[in-house]
Amino acid sequence: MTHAPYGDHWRNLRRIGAVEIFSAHRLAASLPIRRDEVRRLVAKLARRSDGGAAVVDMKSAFQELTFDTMMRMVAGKRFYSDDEEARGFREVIKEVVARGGASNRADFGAVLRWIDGGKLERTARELAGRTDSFLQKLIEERRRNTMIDHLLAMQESEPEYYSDQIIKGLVMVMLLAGTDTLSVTLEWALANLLNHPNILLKAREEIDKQIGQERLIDEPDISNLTYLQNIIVETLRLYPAGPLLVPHASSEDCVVGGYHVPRDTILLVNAWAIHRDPNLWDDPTSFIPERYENEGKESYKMIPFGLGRRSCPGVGLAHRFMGLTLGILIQCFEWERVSEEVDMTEGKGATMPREKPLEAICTSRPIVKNFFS
Ligand code: HEM
Repeated sequence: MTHAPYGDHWRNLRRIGAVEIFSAHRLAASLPIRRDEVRRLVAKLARRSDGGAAVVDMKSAFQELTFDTMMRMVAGKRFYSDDEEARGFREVIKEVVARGGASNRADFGAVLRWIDGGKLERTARELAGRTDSFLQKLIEERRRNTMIDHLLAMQESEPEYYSDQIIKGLVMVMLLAGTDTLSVTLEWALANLLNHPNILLKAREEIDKQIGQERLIDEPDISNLTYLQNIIVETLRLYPAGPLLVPHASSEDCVVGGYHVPRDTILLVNAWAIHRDPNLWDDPTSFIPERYENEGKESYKMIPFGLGRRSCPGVGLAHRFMGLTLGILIQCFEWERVSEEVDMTEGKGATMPREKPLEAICTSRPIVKNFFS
């Protein structure tokens, strides 16, 4: 879906996505999976910090959470930690994401491709081979009631369109576009909460007031609380998981911002710079979730999910999942920094990861017990 040029095929893929994956109905149906995965994370952290505080690595915890959740949503199984093949596929995802931007010099003309000696094409073919065998297996091991099941059911009525190849493409997009984006954003959000304990307390107060400790466990959706979402929005402003969005190309000659852009030109949008532009934002580099409270207009100045018809179809799922995860982690544990300030150095690369693993001191709060009784 991400790579198809605008046209009938892309429109069909977006339509299947809208009905089969991202509709309110499907998102509500898959909520129990997300809740269960967050619950498993809480259980793991509670075990680690049993009877006191423990230092935990939240980078790998969030990576495991998002990969297992997406795997369960698409294929009905989770196997991040105990499956060799799944670990191998994680590596494939990392490489595809790293090479998926517009930074391959071989993309920029025949001469450079010649200098590159075809290495990029060989690597891409090799990656595609590894990816395909993993995805084909997922289809073969069909399970009840997963996204793959629904798509296989459609294959029976319209085999010429719902081919294995189309299904593999959609599964691939869920695992590629929907795992690192979420885990990296969760990591930045928690890193900011560690550096701003007062913001964490305010978020906890909101949950206590609006939901209450009793209802936290069974509340169908805690993700739509205003302050909690403002924390996520502010995280996406300062640390957008797609800092240059996804590379676009002009299908016709056109004019953008007064510049003539010939057909087939790669165009990158620097969301990172827009989100920190001092002409648009007061105190642009500070983490201030309150900035969205007064006017309600601030969020229109940012584009972490892109804009228009090619914008991210996973935006609803992303906000729900991150709200649910952060909300529950804030309620279930006390969080403290390991050192004086959490190092906020940004990495390089497509999803702008944090430079270092995120370590935090995590202590269970009494509510954790209710959570499992
Ligand atoms: C924090 C989370 C996420 C962020 C920041 C994000 C951001 C983006 C951005 C910037 C684009 C390109 C938009 C453009 O160039 O105009 C995009 C496209 C896309 N995203 Fe996301 N995304 C996130 C989560 C997800 C999730 C959870 C899924 C699915 C499970 C998903 C699926 C997609 C797909 C399929 C496209 C391509 C759409 C198309 O080309 O028509 N994303 N996303």
